[in-house]
Amino acid sequence: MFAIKAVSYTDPAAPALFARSLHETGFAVLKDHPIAPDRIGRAYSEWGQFFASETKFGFKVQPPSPEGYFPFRSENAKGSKTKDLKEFFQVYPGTHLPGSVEATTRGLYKDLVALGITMLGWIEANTPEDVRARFSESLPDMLRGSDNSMFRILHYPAQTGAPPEPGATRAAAHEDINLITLLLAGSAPGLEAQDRNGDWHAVPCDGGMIAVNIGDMLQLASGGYYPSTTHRVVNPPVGDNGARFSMPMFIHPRSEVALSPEKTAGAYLNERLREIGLA
Ligand SMILES: O=C(O)CCC(=O)C(=O)O
Ligand SMILES: [Fe+2]
Repeated sequence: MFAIKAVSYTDPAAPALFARSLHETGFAVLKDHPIAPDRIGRAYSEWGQFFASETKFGFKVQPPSPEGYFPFRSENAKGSKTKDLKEFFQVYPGTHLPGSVEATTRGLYKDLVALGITMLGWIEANTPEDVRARFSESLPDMLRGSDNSMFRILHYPAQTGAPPEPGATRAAAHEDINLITLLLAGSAPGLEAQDRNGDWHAVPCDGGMIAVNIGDMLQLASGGYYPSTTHRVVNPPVGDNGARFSMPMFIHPRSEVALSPEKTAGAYLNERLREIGLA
């Protein structure tokens, strides 16, 4: 059974239900969360205007820095031959931002880190003792003083005109590298998660919901108790000319946090970025 649970933030049973869904599927969905819908709506509209303007080219990423604007079809998932059909902007606490998005985006960044700490507390409290004993410090503590969490604003343009290159999708199948990801509901469907048999399931995530998933770092730190589930974003049906926006926050620990006796978060991240040609 692969049932991604949608839990209400206000339900006293939420922390346990949430952790169980993450253990069983690598995903859970949060409703009635404390982030103001108004701020999320503003972020979508301000970033929508940014992606529609030429200003974006002035914010182009300068490798090896991971911050700034990544043009359409600039990234492919590990092992994928085609480029994803997306453009995006990556934000860290020190990232230079366009004035038109700055206040809203910095506010949302802080909201999402705070919610991430709460979610890590829920996970910590509902993890079996033998698994928890592996953590080098409590999961919320791993974030103390961390400036490594990354907020990504994604735009998957409308697919009008010629069909995309064979095999190219909005986001090819991949796993996230970080501890957990908090994904502000996409503006359109398309996100799917893979179960252990290889079958794909739509992630339930209506407007206003936040999907949470496990990344490789928490999979490693928990000895596999929390699986970093493969996921992807499929193309819209032919004739659907809508764009899609989504905003994942990738929660990262401080670089010196030990994920396992052999590996710190910083060393692990570097290794993974080298694999995909980003370090
Ligand atoms: O756009 C989405 O819904 C998911 C994006 C994603 O998985 C990622 O950027 O890692
Ligand atoms: Fe992802």
